[in-house]
Amino acid sequence: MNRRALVRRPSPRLAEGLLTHIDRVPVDLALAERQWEAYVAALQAEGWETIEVPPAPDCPDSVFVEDTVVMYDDLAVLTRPGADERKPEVAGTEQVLRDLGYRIARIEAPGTLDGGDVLKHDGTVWVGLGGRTNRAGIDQLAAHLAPLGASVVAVPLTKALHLKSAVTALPDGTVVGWDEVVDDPAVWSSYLPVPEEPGSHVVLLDDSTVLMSSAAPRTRALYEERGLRVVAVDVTEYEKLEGCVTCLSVRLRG
Ligand SMILES: CN(C)C(=N)NCCC[C@H](N)C(=O)O
Repeated sequence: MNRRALVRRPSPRLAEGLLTHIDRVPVDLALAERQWEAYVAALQAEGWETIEVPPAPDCPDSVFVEDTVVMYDDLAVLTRPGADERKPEVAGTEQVLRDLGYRIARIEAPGTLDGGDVLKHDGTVWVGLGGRTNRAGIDQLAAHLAPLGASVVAVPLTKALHLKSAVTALPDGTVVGWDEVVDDPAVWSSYLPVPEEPGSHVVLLDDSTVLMSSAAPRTRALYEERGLRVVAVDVTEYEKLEGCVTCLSVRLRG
């Protein structure tokens, strides 16, 4: 399979990014730029072609490209981010996906939905219903994905910015989470609490390889004990902005 991922270079205004659940600490822009280059290099080293969405220098959070679109097979559902500051980010993602030939749908007002709230595994799409994503956004996503056979499940979210700030899924479908910010682990039939907050975010690179933050060595060991190969990257500057490894890319199918 052709493995491609969207990425978006950080804005020079990155340090002004939105914060909801954590206090602001200084962001080192030069270090953030090096970490972004290393993140992109890690994807490429694992066989992923990276496609850059044109930068949005006036949008501090634009590096978190995951929030601008939900991909499902050949369909790109452009989001309508819950934070007004982030709404202008979507246009650049739309242009790239149109040029690549994806079918386009969109979340419309009054719906809001951030890609970081959407966790997909094997035909089920869990969507965090919380600060950034509302019921209308979830209903619209469900309508767009129903013809593709996906079933959308709303998951109440009160303790984290996005659903994928709290949980992600391993290749076998086990949902991994940092208990302190998971509202109800019983939503998932297979749930594994992890010992470090940054350990709960994984990007699936293939059936046995995950990309994760290097700030979670005990969780890394746990994943390796389960037979996974782990690629770890430093994303400290993005973690200061409530970001994580998932937010920095969008994997494309086909
Ligand atoms: C899964 N996560 C966490 C994301 N997809 N996005 C993070 C966005 C962070 C940004 N400062 C904001 O507040 O929007």
